[in-house]
Amino acid sequence: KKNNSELSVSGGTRQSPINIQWRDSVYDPHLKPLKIHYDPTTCLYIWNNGYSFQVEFDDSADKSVIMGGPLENHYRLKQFHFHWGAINEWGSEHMVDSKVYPAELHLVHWNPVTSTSFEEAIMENNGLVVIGVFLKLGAHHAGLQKLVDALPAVKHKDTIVEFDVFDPSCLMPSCPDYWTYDGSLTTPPLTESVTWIIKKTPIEVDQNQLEEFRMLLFTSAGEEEKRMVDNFRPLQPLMNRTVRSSFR
Ligand SMILES: NS(=O)(=O)/N=C1/NCCO1
Ligand SMILES: [Zn+2]
Repeated sequence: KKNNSELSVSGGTRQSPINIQWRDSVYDPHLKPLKIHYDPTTCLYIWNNGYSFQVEFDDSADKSVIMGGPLENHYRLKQFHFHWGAINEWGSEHMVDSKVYPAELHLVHWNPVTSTSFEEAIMENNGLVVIGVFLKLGAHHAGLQKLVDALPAVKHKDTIVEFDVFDPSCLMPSCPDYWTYDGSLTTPPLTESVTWIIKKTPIEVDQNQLEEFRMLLFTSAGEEEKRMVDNFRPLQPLMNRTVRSSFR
């Protein structure tokens, strides 16, 4: 167990996001298929936290969980959010062979076996698992549209709207392939407590859906409006890490 100073950022050795060099990733035959069981009724609300919009889940029981993959036990879904750009040429946090996507979905999970809360798990070595899914410009995404339709209600920072019965597995690509590596949160407190699972195949969303993300604001009601765009962290050095792949 590391205390906060050991998990601190300055002098970090396992920061995120990174550029995933496909040819440097190492196929690991011991990686299992990722198992995802989300209960749509654990969805609570959407809110604008001033950096992204976030969908929060009831994590008081093992109802929406992931297991398998590189994981030794199950992890509970706490929230999901996105990162995106002002234009389609950039927006994702991770890259694949320096290819950047217009947006990236993060599903944040915590380890209820080694921690008693999400807040505690943030400080635990490998207390968190974040699944990253790339978004690319393409066909309309019907599952995402339910989320997009709620965004006008959370236009300003610190606004919230009830959002019940949503199954985030509809945002998962059907392809099971992923990369995995040890990293950090990409937003404060940037702690090095994350096992990243990055899906190889992007999901497709259409231009209107991306533009709805870009109509959100970083700013609170009454303040001078600043559009919520480019809410991604710059690439961090790989240092002494190997990215493993679940596929040949
Ligand atoms: N972008 S990220 O690494 O998921 N950041 C966070 N911060 C709190 C939970 O997830
Ligand atoms: Zn994120």
